[in-house]
Amino acid sequence: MAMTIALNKAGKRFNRDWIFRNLTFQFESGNSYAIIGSNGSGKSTFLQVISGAYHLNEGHCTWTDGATLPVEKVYRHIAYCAPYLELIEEMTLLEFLEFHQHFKPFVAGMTPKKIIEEIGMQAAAHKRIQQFSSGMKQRAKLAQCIYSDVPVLLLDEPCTNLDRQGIDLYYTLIDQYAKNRLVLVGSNDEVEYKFCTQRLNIMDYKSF
Ligand SMILES: Nc1ncnc2c1ncn2[C@@H]1O[C@H](COP(=O)(O)OP(=O)(O)OP(=O)(O)O)[C@@H](O)[C@H]1O
Repeated sequence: MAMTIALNKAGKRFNRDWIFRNLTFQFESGNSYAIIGSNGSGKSTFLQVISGAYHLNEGHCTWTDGATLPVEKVYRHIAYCAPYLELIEEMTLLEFLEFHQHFKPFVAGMTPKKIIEEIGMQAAAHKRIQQFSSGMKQRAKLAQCIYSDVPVLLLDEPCTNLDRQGIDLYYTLIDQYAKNRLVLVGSNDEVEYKFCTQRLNIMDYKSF
């Protein structure tokens, strides 16, 4: 299902500090957007607003997939990968993906086993996630997100801890599974967003 996310004069502040203000922008399925800006500018905050986790302090954010979605249902249509979202460390990789698919199914034809093969982590399938290296954890996070059968992918610093092969895997996954979806990449590293067709710089929304 195609998704449109429209922001109209959106503003977000923490206490008395505005992070962005007067931000009007429309995101559409089939496009990928880089959310850029320096450290602490508000990229993660912006993605949290788009995910429905943070409320705006002024203006509106509207999610439409044929009909307008109520904010409390938005999370079902979105998959999120971010350094501050945790994996379930007590589980093995296979257990984790099996658990995940009960509440967010994977794209058609994909099973946890097939996913583990595609991301080249067969040797770690039965290993507990707490024993993974940081790069292995990041691959697991990316897989959980990108293989989810949802129209919107939110990727915050998606190549954190990835080596060259991991970055190549990221590009392959984007190429194969992100095309018809709506993809937002929060990043200040071009390696992570070079495929994005549009840029939104949070710094452009700080004149208040
Ligand atoms: N829950 C919160 N309460 C108060 N202030 C917050 C909260 N979350 C973030 N901030 C502040 O909002 C600003 C934007 O933070 P955010 O994490 O969105 O930036 P970022 O652009 O993602 O940064 P980075 O590039 O370092 O990841 C920062 O000044 C941060 O301290």
